[in-house]
Amino acid sequence: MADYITFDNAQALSYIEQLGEFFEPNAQLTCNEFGDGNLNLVFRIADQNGNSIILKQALPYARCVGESWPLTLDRARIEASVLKKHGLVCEQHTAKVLHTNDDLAITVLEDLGHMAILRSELNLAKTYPKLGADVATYLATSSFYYSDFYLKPAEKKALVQEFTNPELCSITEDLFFDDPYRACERNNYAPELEADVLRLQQSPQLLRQVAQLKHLFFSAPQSLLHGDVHTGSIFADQSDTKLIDPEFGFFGPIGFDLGSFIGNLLLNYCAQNGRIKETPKRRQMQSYLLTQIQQCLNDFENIWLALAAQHTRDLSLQAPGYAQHFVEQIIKDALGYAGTELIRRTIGLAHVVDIDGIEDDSARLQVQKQALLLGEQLILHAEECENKESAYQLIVSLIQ
Ligand SMILES: Nc1ncnc2c1ncn2[C@@H]1O[C@H](COP(=O)(O)OP(=O)(O)O)[C@@H](O)[C@H]1O
Ligand SMILES: CSC[C@H]1O[C@H](OP(=O)(O)O)[C@H](O)[C@@H]1O
Repeated sequence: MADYITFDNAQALSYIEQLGEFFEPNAQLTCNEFGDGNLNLVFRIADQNGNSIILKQALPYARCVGESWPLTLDRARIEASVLKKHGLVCEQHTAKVLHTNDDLAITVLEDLGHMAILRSELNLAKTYPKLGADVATYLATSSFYYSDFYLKPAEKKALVQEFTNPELCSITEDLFFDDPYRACERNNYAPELEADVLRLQQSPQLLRQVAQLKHLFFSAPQSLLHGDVHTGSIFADQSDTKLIDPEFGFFGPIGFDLGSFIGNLLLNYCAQNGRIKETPKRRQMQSYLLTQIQQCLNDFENIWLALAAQHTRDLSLQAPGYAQHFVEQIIKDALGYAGTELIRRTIGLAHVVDIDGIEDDSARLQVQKQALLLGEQLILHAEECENKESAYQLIVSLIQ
């Protein structure tokens, strides 16, 4: 892309001024880069009256590693396009795109700074009552309307092409399904976890189930996924929930997004064992997390089935009982993917502060062991769950 340059604060500010779209002509603007994600730059441009917007720019490499890990700028186009597509069917829970420039790999977004990033909040034991229901609405609605149940076959095939995202998918394929299950330089864990890691790496049953999950990820363009539904990609307040950052979006297995979300709530559940010392307070937080998982599973299925009953356009897919069967398989897949998220966030390249932020070494190690065991058991037993109730019961039985 010939015109690409990486912005600094002054260049981001000047770009927004030249657009002349977002602020009063004589506004006194300030700009500050404050991104804390693994991949991109995030600038806030604000005026003297407290109005502000977000300018996100992709770097030609992964921010967390540096220039030694080159990465396509096309991820900015994918991210903005997924937000727009998901916004069309679920405006309430999707961050709004205000402007894009593919050559500069720029997306201008509404500033959600009045809300809070969910991961940080959960780590402070703050709770959001609508979380499970809202994420279920987002996942069920976006995945239904971009599935074969709703899209015309030619429309769907064109979208699959538009959202082909090989470089970012390759990161997921490596980090979720390969690295943790073999000796790999990118893995990152304490020597005290070696025996736990070897147990995973030497379990033929586990490796077979992980192979199945990876194969599905490769080969099941069921719907347009967000692709990275972790708790750092969710803004929340007491009345609403918004999803950001779908640069890993592509047409893939619907259970991957649902499983990533559940996996992140379970990572936080495990982390609370090392974070909150007082038992009643810890139990309260953990019970909140389980309630949100249950709500999310219930609402996801109910919303999906209601949409399918009313809006399925493909004649064959209207066959009695087929939508139910499809959603039950999504939930099984989700449990498996939740397990892979627990494992890769514990011993792979990209950890979560929920666990890494536990100061006491021995408490952190115990939490990591629990997360690995929980992930392993979820992957091994996911296929046994006949429905959402047994899926939830499996989680409860493994965690308590
Ligand atoms: N629309 C937004 N409004 C307010 N802050 C945002 C917005 N988008 C991103 N951010 C901030 O920037 C951080 C990194 O954004 P993210 O999209 O996760 O970047 P990356 O793609 O590098 O992971 C978020 O944790 C959040 O603090
Ligand atoms: C080298 S990418 C690692 C990891 O980072 C992404 O998350 P985010 O950009 O939101 O911080 C994604 O989960 C990748 O797996």
